[in-house]
Amino acid sequence: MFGSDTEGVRIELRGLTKQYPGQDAPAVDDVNLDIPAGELVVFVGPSGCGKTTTMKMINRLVEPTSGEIRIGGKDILSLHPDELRRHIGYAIQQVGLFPHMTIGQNIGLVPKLLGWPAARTAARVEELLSLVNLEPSLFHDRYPRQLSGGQQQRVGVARALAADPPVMLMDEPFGATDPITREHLQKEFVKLQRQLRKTIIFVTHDFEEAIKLGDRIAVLKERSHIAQYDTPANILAQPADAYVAGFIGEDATLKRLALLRVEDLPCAGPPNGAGLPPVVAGTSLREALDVMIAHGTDRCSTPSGVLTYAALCEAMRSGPGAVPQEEVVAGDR
Ligand SMILES: Nc1ncnc2c1ncn2[C@@H]1O[C@H](COP(=O)(O)OP(=O)(O)OP(=O)(O)O)[C@@H](O)[C@H]1O
Repeated sequence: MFGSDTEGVRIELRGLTKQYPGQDAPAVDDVNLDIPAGELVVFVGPSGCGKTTTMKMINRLVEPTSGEIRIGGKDILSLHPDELRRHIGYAIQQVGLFPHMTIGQNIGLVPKLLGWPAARTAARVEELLSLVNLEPSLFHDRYPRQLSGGQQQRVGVARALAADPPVMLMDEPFGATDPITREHLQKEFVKLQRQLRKTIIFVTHDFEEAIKLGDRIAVLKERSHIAQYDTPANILAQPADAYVAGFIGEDATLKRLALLRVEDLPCAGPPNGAGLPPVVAGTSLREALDVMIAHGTDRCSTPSGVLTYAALCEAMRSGPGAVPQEEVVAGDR
């Protein structure tokens, strides 16, 4: 439908506006945004700023008052909304599983509507359950009420992926889970997206979540006006204005540490060094710092050598998105 059936495609919003009937001001006002193919863009902003309205215009759950939306170069306002929605994955906080259908039936719904042969749908459902770490033999025939909140949210993500759509819209899909489950789901999702490279728009209130997941972040103000649109590292290092800086909070350096992994830094010395607290590959520098503090030491061992506190500090001075030293000095005056 969009040029590619499964791989991410570009999304363009041009002059996108929504005025709900009876409201004085538009909920979304003249939004212009380019989302590159295969990237995950997070919309972050305060409650009521128009994140959900903007997202729902892209799968036409809300009809724009004016403006254009192109997906893979195609003007989607000229398509039939039901047909369009079968080619865009959609996952929401409330999950919205059908209670009278099994997990397998819930996940297989869109492929079935698209007319996939039963055997292909069945194979896809098994594959997706494994992909989101739900053992197919245990979960396929259960009903939604027999799953925990976190498990239901995984099913929601699996269902959004079911027809392997090139575009996914995700509205706080991990919002209803406790912090530990949420962090787990975020990590799994980052891994998954590295393989799948869909074009994803992800809505959240949570700036930490935006940093963890986003290739780019759009920080939104009232009526979805874009305060800044850039990579997490650039936003953390150079917030466009006081509004964006307010979103980041005081701990920009710690947040930047969360963006880098231990394997991103040169590590000297023996790998997996005896006697030092170990961290595995994929550990963020922020987690590595946490390990050092917890063990009262200024080094830890990684699979590629010893990581030191001094190397962490150096990475923050010179790594991606580092603030030039003159600006730090100027800012301190
Ligand atoms: N169906 C509707 N009719 C009238 N006004 C609406 C409707 N839906 C949303 N609004 C208004 O539009 C504005 C934007 O709402 P929207 O839900 O898009 O914001 P949001 O940023 O997603 O908020 P939240 O983070 O709280 O979910 C709000 O002022 C809201 O009250």
